Amino acid sequence: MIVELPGNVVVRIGALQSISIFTQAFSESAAQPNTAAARQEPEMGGGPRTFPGGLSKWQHKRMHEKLARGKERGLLRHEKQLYLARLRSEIRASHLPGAPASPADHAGPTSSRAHIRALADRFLRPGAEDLWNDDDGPLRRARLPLHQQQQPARSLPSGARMVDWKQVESGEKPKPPRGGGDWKDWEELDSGEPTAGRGAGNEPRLPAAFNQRRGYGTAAPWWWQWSPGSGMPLQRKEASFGFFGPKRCYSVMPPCSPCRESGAALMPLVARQLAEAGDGRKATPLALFYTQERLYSVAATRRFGQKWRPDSSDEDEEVMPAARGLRLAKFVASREDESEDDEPGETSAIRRKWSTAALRNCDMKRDRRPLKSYEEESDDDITGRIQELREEIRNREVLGAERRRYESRGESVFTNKRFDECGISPLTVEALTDAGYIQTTVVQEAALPVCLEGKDVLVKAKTGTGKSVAFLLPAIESVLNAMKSHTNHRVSPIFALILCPTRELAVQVTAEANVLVKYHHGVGVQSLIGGTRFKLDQRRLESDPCQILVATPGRLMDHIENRSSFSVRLMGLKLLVLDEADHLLDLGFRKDIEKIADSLPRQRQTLLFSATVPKEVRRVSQMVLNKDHVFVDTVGLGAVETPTKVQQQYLVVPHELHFHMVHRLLREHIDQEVDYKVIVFCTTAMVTEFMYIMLRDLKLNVREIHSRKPQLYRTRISEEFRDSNRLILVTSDVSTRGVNYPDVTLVIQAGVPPGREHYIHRLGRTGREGKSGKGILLIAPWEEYFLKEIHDLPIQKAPVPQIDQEMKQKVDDSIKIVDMSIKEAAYHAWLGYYNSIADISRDKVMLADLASRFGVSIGMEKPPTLFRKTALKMGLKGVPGIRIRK
Ligand SMILES: Nc1ncnc2c1ncn2[C@@H]1O[C@H](COP(=O)(O)OP(=O)(O)OP(=O)(O)O)[C@@H](O)[C@H]1O
Repeated sequence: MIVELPGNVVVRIGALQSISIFTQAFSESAAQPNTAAARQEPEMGGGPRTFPGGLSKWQHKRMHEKLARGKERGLLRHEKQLYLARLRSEIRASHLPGAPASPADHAGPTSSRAHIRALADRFLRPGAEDLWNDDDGPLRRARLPLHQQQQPARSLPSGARMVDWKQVESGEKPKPPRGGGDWKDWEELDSGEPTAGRGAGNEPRLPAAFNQRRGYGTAAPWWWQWSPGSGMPLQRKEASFGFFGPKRCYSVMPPCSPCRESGAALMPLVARQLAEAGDGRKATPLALFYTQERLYSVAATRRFGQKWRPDSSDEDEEVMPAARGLRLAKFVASREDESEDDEPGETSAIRRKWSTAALRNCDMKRDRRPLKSYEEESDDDITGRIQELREEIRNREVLGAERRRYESRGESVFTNKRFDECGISPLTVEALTDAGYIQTTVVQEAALPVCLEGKDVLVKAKTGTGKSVAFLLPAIESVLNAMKSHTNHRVSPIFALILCPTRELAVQVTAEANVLVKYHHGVGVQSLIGGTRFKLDQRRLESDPCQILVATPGRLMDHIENRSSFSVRLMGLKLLVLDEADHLLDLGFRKDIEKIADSLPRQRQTLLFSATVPKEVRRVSQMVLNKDHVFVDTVGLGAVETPTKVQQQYLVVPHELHFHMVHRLLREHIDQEVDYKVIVFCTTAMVTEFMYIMLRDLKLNVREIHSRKPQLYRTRISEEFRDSNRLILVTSDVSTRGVNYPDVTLVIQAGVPPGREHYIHRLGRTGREGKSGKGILLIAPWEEYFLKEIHDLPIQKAPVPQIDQEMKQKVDDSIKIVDMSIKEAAYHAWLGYYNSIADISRDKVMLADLASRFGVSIGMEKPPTLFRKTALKMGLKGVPGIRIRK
């Protein structure tokens, strides 16, 4: 259901409810007991090994997460119902002739209108746009009249219509819908269902994100694509980035007023040069409109409130007078111009308004010149026009050549922009050059200008595209700026804090930061990670310079809680970065992040980076980002989130044969790739250990990293794997995110990952920096449910390779040599892991049966016993096939 609020703010009510509900649900879930176990970082291996009832750390954590999720869902449902009921009664009351304003009108802060307003105030701003979309992406094919299908950027999901909120507010009976129609039509607002063909061409239709190529409409509110204050429309921004190639798109949502500047700053080099070099009037539109297919979301925050004023609609025209004179490249926009001409009166005016907003006035036609007879045209005129045309054609050619050149490079992650053009310190540029970084990557080009402006930014970019440098450069700049004004401190404050979810990632980021600050004398980078001696950390922090701190949340919390002098140093913080932000804001870490954020100054810049940004994380990101934050999305809504040069396959093989199949796949790959470098992801640490011992016995060159290994060992193996090839790394979730192992040729995921994000991040260990790679997901037939979660990724079913008898026997022999205690631990871990996956744990009998089969596959004739309490906690007590320890 779509409703217009004051100032033409249109919202999808379904989504609105979810948001309001979420806020409550979130505060509820935040009230969950914060046990020591809940604070554990699952990958880090710190903390107690077992929990009440004999549960492992993982099982305990999952149990709590599951409970919290259930509660969150319940609250959401409840609030949704309540909210719907309020809204319905309000709309009904406004329809009745002479009906008094609904009692809710006069109620206090809990009135439904106050509720709507409060929510809108909070959520109708940039960065919150996908909160309106329950499905976070393509919703349904928009049923549009034919002539509207020609105008993707301005179409509205069918059936959406506007409610005159002022009338609803005043209790008046609203006027009948524009273009005729009946009050019955209004009733349909309530149904939320689109009505095909209704009011075709007569009613104002809101521009919805409609992608003609993909053939679906997203029911995102129109303002999502439009920066009301600045008049910076979606397509303008889209076009400026769109220059980089048809597959690449970012959505950038800057705060509005400086939009023009930032738009220019964000414009890729070539586009800028084109615009600057010649007549901007011609060059810019060419650069801007060469691609129509892509979609960028541009929304503004600070001035969003102005959209509440019914009279604010003219703003866009005022803000962008310069753009009015721009002539839209005919070859792109002609259809839109034509159809506008066909529309009568008011509707046409409104349509033009949307289109103007959407196109940043670039679609404003120039006044048609009265036709002159041939004789009337002077020679000068003709010469001038010919020159104009020539110039236009030349520009078009330049652009075409640029585009072809760009396309021919394929999906390159690098752009034409160099670091020395980014406005960063020359000493940093020198360090970058030493490291071989000359040109920026896509994410660096898109994120740097906004980050350097000091804004809060959420950045989404594919794995392996250089996000670390994209946040390290602003961190260094902010430290340099801060150091200028803090010269008299005995111990320098920590100016930049970078949080990473895993120790490996923190170590890697620290190393990278050290490379970049090597010419900045006096700037120190240090790391705080679990698994090292607390006292040593402390001494190091006090003795060595540390303006940039890279930390994992658990260890950082320890320091904040135990060292007041450390907290004091953090009070000078200027910049906070959350790398792998979606994971850090996930339930497992959220409490720590909240506490950390509480102990940092409010006046700071916050940057969030990740390759995946699920809707849930988008919501909670607002707890660390300020209202005016910018969302830079270099992946794009509906675009494939995995690197295009990575070939993805899945194999469905009975679980009993998984270990044999991994061995078979590895052998095959080693035969094909001389310089192979493979990562095998297993479901749990203990299964990883089992796999490692088995593969080692099969004489493969293999290493292991998982949370049960000491930190020194993990770091050593990680470094060894980074620097070598012809090596296989068997690992668990500790290596899923962020870790940069160059030139990985194959990633095997044995067993379903915990979720879609995990799949994408694991796969992202190969195909980095735009290189090619291969990913294989190995699942059992009963794990095929997971394919639904990744159905939009280019993954294909592969034929199952044959395993000959001799090879099978070899693997069976190696399985036999693994110690029984490891097998038992692997069985328990396996059971805990799958019990935490809702799709599987629903049927406990089946789960117990599958676990027994897994036990057989690792050489256990009968499943090991469970503690009674553990079985009880896992809901497995009395389930056939589960043996309880006497
Ligand atoms: N401008 C650049 N020029 C050349 N190489 C670069 C550039 N930026 C980053 N790299 C290299 O690209 C690789 C991947 O970078 P990085 O690890 O930052 O990717 P990421 O996007 O953070 O990946 P993930 O999502 O997996 O964390 C690294 O080896 C890094 O050194």
